[in-house]
Amino acid sequence: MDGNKRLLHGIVVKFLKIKLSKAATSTAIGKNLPCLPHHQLSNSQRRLNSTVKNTCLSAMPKVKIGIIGGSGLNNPELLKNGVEKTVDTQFGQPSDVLIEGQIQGVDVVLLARHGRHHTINPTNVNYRANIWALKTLGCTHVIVSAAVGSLKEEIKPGQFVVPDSFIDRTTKRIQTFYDGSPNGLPGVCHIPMEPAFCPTTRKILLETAQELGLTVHPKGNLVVIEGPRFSSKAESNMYRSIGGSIIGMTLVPEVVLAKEAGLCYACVAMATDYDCWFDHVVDVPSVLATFKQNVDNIIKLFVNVIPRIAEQDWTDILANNELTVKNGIQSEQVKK
Ligand SMILES: CSC[C@H]1O[C@H](OP(=O)(O)O)[C@H](O)[C@@H]1O
Ligand SMILES: Nc1ncnc2[nH]cnc12
Repeated sequence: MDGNKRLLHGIVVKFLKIKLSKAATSTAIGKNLPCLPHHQLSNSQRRLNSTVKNTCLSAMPKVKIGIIGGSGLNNPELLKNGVEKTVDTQFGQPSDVLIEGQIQGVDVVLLARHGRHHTINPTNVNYRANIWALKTLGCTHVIVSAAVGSLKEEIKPGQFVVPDSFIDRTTKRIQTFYDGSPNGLPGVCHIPMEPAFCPTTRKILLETAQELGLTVHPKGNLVVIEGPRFSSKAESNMYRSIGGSIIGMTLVPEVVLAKEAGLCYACVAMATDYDCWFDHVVDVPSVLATFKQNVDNIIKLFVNVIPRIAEQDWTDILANNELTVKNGIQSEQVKK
């Protein structure tokens, strides 16, 4: 970046930070009180929060975390006193009702990717409506689970991977909100896919998984196939040869749309099988059986990750997400 561009970038980031801090609704607790994350405040501090402006915490945007549960994690007992919300979006209906509640005092929204009764196949999931619904409910973050096949011997069934990139082999899915249709967002958006996932959210997931003693692979390329069929052996070997680490059917376009929506998105993938390259039979009962044996670990991971996400100041990261989207929209560039 040359000097002028850097200066302009700095001004835009500053402007977006001011915008975000104005939008922030939480955590102002009075000038002499310590800087605590919202979920660690007492009720009286939270009440004060709504009336007193505080130079330290009023700048922290309130975090709300969407959780998209994949196969085997359709209606986890994660939320106490969850309230069902039916959300309709300009992109259609999400997979199911969204369930709003709190985990350790942090606002959370749950959504079952395939519907709570697993009635929607990977092609037919309305990924746009799911992400838009979470955004509409005010989510800043989305963490998701995915059941995946392993394409590497060292990634054993039952183990976890926090993918850092993906290889898209889907063929039938709309990957953008900016689609030129009357309901779509205006303009054309070329969103960068590196980093595909929010690095800070990934880091928190990874460190928490390690502290919980889970076997977790710190990175990996998730190959996303159209499905709903599993791969042939020749395909499975090809995916191995092009650098795939794990294989699933749902990450794309979810991760792409989350990025277009300016959300901090990260995935915890559980290897449920060795796909078929390993002379291994892949079928739904075996995938679900492995998932079921290890699902408690995913729930434990999410429950521990959520307060850690909430204690961080995301102002700069959210401002940068917004800037990335802005810079990806071609009509915005023409206007400049
Ligand atoms: C039940 S086997 C195939 C199915 O499982 C995975 O779902 P998700 O990513 O939602 O956990 C995979 O992508 C397929 O949709
Ligand atoms: N082997 C596999 N291929 C695609 N999606 C999967 N989900 C779980 N196992 C899978």
